[in-house]
Amino acid sequence: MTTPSPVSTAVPTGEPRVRVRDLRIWYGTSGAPVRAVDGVDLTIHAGQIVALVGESGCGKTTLGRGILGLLPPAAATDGEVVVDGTDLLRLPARRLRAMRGDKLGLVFQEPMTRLDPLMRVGDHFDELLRTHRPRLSRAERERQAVDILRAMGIPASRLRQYPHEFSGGMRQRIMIALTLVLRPALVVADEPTTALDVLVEAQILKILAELRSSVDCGMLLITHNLGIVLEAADRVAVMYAGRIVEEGDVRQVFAHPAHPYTRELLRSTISLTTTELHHIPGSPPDLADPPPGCRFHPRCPDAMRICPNSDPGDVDTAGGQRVACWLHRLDEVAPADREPLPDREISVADEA
Ligand SMILES: Nc1ncnc2c1ncn2[C@@H]1O[C@H](COP(=O)(O)OP(=O)(O)OP(=O)(O)O)[C@@H](O)[C@H]1O
Repeated sequence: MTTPSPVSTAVPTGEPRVRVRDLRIWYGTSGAPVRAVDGVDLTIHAGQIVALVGESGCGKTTLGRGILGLLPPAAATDGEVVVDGTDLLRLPARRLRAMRGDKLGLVFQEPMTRLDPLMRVGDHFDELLRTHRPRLSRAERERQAVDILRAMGIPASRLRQYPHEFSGGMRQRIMIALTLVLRPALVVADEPTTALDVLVEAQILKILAELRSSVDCGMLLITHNLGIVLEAADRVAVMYAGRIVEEGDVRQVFAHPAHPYTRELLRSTISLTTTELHHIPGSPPDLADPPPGCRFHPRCPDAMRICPNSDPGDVDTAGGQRVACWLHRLDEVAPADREPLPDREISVADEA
């Protein structure tokens, strides 16, 4: 991993491009519904990259796709997803489809599923811009394609080549360029670099981080890899069992995690200074039947008697994080409820 590029710490002003409020998404199954996203709030400003992290199965992909209205038919949604003043959840399907082509972009792991092997790279851009920007001249379409490809580190001379003539990393950069050329309000990038090797991954994320101020879109970057979060993102949202348990400036959260889950997740990341592997005992809960109160309490080394009884809700820390943990509301907890939680489903001490 390369050295993190400097991240702008300026506090964004004005209306966010994306405002998610109390978003709930559940999948209908033969049994109880799976509450994959359960009351999520999130804002993304222009030019900001917000990373969404958390263990497998905690609802990251569902949240990303739900924001774009790209869920399977078995899913139901409630809440608000406001992009540039329009609530996507209340749009008729036809208008949502039109917005998806234009204002909302999705980048996922495998670029070849979206690139036509029989079309030159330049033709992909030409077709896209002809559809969505019909007033542009041919020369202007080509100029916009060249500009964005150059920004992604691909020279104009390669516009006439076919997808198979590019490496995996370059194809992913082309896909990202195809999304950004329309200057969308929001891009959801779901594990965009997971299939690539570490150096290519770092290179792509560095480009994204550099691009964020010139491309005015907000980006939600879904990833398992906490190293790339520090490399590329401005803010990080930590998801556990369908909820965001902590959100804040990426450097602040990494330096001073406010939620025990964030702290344990960061400890379980391999780094150059790691001397032993740490894992979080137990596993994320079944989202058809999550634990009561704070959902992390059965695995939490700091759990108190209050944690299974009551959901802490969100609180703002002095460091500027938003966190859902009773440890940050201790003055509201009766002394008896601050006692360590006995009788855990998972013996944290035994497993550690
Ligand atoms: N189509 C579906 N029908 C029923 N349940 C689903 C469906 N898709 C996902 N789920 C469930 O929703 C929960 C969240 O899954 P999701 O894929 O959003 O998590 P994730 O954090 O993105 O995981 P990963 O990192 O492994 O991709 C899981 O319990 C999963 O089993």
